[in-house]
Amino acid sequence: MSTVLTMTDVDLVRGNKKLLDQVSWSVNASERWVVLGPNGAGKSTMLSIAAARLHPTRGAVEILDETLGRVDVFELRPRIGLTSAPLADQIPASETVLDTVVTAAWGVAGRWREQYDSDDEQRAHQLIRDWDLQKLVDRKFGSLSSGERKRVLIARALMTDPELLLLDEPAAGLDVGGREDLVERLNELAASPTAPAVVMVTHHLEEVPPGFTHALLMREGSVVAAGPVGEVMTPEVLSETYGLPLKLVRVGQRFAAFRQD
Ligand SMILES: Nc1ncnc2c1ncn2[C@@H]1O[C@H](COP(=O)(O)OP(=O)(O)OP(=O)(O)O)[C@@H](O)[C@H]1O
Repeated sequence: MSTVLTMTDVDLVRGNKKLLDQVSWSVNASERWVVLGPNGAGKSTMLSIAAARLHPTRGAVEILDETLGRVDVFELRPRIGLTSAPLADQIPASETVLDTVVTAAWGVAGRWREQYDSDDEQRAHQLIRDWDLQKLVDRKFGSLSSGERKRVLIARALMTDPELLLLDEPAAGLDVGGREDLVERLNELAASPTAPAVVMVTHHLEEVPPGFTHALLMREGSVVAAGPVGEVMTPEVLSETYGLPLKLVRVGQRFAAFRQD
């Protein structure tokens, strides 16, 4: 099994605050990880390092057999698909769905004078079909619903056929129907043998697709637990992670958590 991401004793310090504290974690190509933890736990910071957008203050990070700090991140980034709120904010409201997806080939947000070959156009159209966006292909990004935008952004993240896909709160702001639709699509992606390794940050256990194999739980910049979902998604670990007594409910392969009375 090949390793796509390894963090060893990673610290990230800003001012006198440790955003990440001795984080060690690794992801294999066939794994699908969910990252959970309270607000401010350091989930997005950790994902930004995994996306080669941030460098650690201390520690070692290997991404796709390259060492952060010794690799040209502009060559590495196309091999990593990323969706996040800050990236979504960079897409011009007037950009069409097709252009939002295809421009990922050049790593730009907003089509200008770049040339796209027919392989790029075909791949963008294929992803638009895969994510059920055909009817929206000429619609402007700014006119889409939250759920439609999330699907466009995931299609865009997959445009470069990445070896690692990082999703930062992909279901944030969706209603129950939109969430369930996205969970089902992510579940299908997780099951695909051709899919990249996936890491998804979320706040809600209901958003964890059943096919996700591993969980990383973080609190105050540190790892509380990391491992197969069946081993680490326990009431004890979740209670420690969120700092309150939690009851874990499992319905089939889905989860929900409630305060323990
Ligand atoms: N540049 C910075 N300088 C100082 N503190 C920062 C900086 N960037 C982030 N932080 C702090 O680091 C902590 C971790 O932030 P991060 O966004 O990684 O957490 P998170 O787990 O993703 O939170 P949330 O679930 O609320 O999105 C937070 O307390 C945040 O305020």
